[in-house]
Amino acid sequence: MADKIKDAKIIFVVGGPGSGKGTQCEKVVAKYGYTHLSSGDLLRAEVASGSERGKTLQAIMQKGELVPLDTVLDMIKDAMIAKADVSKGFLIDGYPREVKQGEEFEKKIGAPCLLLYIDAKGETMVKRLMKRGETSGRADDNEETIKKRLDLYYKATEPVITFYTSRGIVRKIDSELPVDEVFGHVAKAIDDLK
Ligand SMILES: Nc1ncnc2c1ncn2[C@@H]1O[C@H](COP(=O)(O)OP(=O)(O)O)[C@@H](O)[C@H]1O
Ligand SMILES: Nc1ncnc2c1ncn2[C@H]1C[C@H](O)[C@@H](COP(=O)(O)OP(=O)(O)O)O1
Ligand SMILES: [Mg+2]
Repeated sequence: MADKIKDAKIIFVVGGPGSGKGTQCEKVVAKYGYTHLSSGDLLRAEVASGSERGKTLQAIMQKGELVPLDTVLDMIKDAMIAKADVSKGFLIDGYPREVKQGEEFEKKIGAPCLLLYIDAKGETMVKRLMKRGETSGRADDNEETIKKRLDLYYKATEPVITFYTSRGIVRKIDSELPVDEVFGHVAKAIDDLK
């Protein structure tokens, strides 16, 4: 497994809920053809399948909590293996959400060459998520769950950024700007890899 993907770039995309991770990843896919794997999307697909496991996951996500590490890492790993032969790069969106997730990923899969830190203010994220909630149909885009997700982000996920900053692979992206301007900075960070 590690062999198969060793030539592909691995990029972690980290930021608070509603910061714009998914929005930027879509644009990276369009420009660079990388493979976008969102942990949240993988989990929501499992929920949509109606499986027993999906029901358990749904209950956790609705509360704004993190699902067990092994579950999400296995899903990402399987999805990476499925694309290993054709992918030039992987955007791992929404993972790691805590330092332990990063450590386990590196043990089982490989090391990231870049961490895109998509940064927006708390109030901006809440505003965006409330708006997204009008149409997303997501069980976690409501005021109460948004607040819990934000608290958990500051507590568990911000330490991930500190951890990788010490390795020198973090690029902080100001996500308060309009989408295309944010993407300009994202593209610059990716171009600098070459
Ligand atoms: N730079 C931006 N400016 C304004 N709105 C944005 C920006 N980036 C994302 N959004 C909007 O904010 C919401 C959350 O974005 P999304 O990409 O789903 O975030 P995440 O995946 O980080 O939760 C979406 O409705 C999106 O259209
Ligand atoms: N790496 C991970 N570890 C544990 N739970 C995760 C996870 N990624 C996603 N989840 C669960 C908990 C999250 O509150 C929920 C939605 O995740 P998401 O779609 O990445 O949210 P967002 O795009 O708003 O940041 O799924
Ligand atoms: Mg997302």
